Amino acid sequence: VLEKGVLGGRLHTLDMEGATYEVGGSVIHPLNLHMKHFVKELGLSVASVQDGLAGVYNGEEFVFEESSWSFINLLKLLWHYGLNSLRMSMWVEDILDKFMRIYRYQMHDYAFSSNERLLHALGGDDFTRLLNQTIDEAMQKAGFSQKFINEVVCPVMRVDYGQGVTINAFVGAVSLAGVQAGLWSVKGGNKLVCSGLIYSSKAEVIPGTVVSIEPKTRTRRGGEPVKLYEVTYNTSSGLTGDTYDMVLIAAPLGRKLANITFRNFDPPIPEFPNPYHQTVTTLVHGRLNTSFFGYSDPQAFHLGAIFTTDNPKLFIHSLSVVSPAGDAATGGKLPLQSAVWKVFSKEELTKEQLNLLFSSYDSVKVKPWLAYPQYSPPEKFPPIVLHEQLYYLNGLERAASAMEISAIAARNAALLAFHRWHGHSASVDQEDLHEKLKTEL
Ligand SMILES: Cc1cc2nc3c(=O)[nH]c(=O)nc-3n(C[C@H](O)[C@H](O)[C@H](O)COP(=O)(O)OP(=O)(O)OC[C@H]3O[C@@H](n4cnc5c(N)ncnc54)[C@H](O)[C@@H]3O)c2cc1C
Ligand SMILES: CC(C)=CCC/C(C)=C/CC/C(C)=C/CSC[C@H](N)C(=O)O
Repeated sequence: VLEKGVLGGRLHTLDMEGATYEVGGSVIHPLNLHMKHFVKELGLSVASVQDGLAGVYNGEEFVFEESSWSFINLLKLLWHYGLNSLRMSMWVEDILDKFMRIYRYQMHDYAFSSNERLLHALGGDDFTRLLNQTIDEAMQKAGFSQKFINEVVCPVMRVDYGQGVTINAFVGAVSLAGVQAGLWSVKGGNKLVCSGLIYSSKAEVIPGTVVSIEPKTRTRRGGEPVKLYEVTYNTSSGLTGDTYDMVLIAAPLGRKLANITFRNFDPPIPEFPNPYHQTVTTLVHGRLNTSFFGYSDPQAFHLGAIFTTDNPKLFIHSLSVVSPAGDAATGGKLPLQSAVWKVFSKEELTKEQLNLLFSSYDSVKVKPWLAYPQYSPPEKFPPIVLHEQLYYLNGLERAASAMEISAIAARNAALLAFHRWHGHSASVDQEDLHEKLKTEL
């Protein structure tokens, strides 16, 4: 495993006031079965994520504020949005049900040679349609009101993916799943899953930045030719390289991303347009300036999570009280006392902007990310098989970026590489797997 930075990549923590906080991938869905399996196998502990009371701010006022009474919330939702909220849960559930088919396919060792085939095997033409239209279009067609889409759906897209309702409807549904009940995280930091898996697999970790990959043919002692890949990488002691039978690229490709050059491939490996969206995570230990949000009396302010609608005047996507990685959440209980807030924004916050948001603060930590794809349906997927034994995992992120998606893509690539190496064509790209496995079990 060649790693240019810190093991974990976009799973990363920063310390503040003696505690550790997630600043990259933070929440995991209760039905993310690979992630669940990893923490169990590695003996890691988990904690449930409980956010504080949430409100939706439109730049002038809160258009929705959660109450601590669930019955009142239900009435509020019905009053503001009729049955939209209930229908949305069913809409997301239907997509999740189809998504869950992947676990059965992978349990039976089936693999797919393209991202399109994998997604089609899960949700058929319904998933293809979701990937070809915006969440706005899909939900309008499904009969959701524009007010609900603007005031509930859009704020969730903004907190999760820093983008509005123009993102594809599949990642939109994943994003809505990302605010469902039962979310959890790994005690000590989600990145422990990555280091744990690497060490338990006994892989050798080489600190180095891969700069190029080139196919080579060498001759064995017996005289027969063998095809290999020469991987050149930069280390602290300079440029070096190794040859491998098989290479899996597990980082987003692109000049501003992994920036790997493919040398002397015939035909050449094309460049895929793969823009990634910048999101800046800022941790602030301080007191919120509630009057910025229209509350002149701080005592009257009870929210621990502020979501925002799509208003160009707003310079933040969201703001929420966070608990140390994996601790039982205090989110929302102490929003006005000195708390650690996590702010998501497109650009790094200026001093003036921090002074608008906080009446006082004593520490600030900033982590800018090229976080996830800039979604723009219809989504075009890069190939998984770049060359005979050269595989690329992160193309599946164009459907949706999440820890579980990377785990699914990784397992698929491992199965695919194994089957192609051994010529097991019956285990690759099987049609109607859902129906076949129904009768098999
Ligand atoms: C702010 C933020 C919040 C998020 N929140 C959530 C969330 O709550 N829940 C969720 O499920 N997902 C979330 N995600 C998404 C999730 O973090 C990612 O989808 C997932 O971690 C991607 O994992 P990966 O291993 O595919 O890629 P990465 O984590 O990007 O790993 C790629 C690795 O490759 C290394 N690398 C890159 N180029 C080279 C090179 N040339 N040579 C050597 N090494 C290289 C990198 O250093 C990195 O370690 C969030 C992401 C961000 C940024
Ligand atoms: C893949 C499936 C079926 C579900 C994953 C759902 C999920 C956990 C989505 C979250 C994706 C995401 C990019 C969240 C970013 S923000 C997370 C959190 N609210 C925070 O404030 O850090």
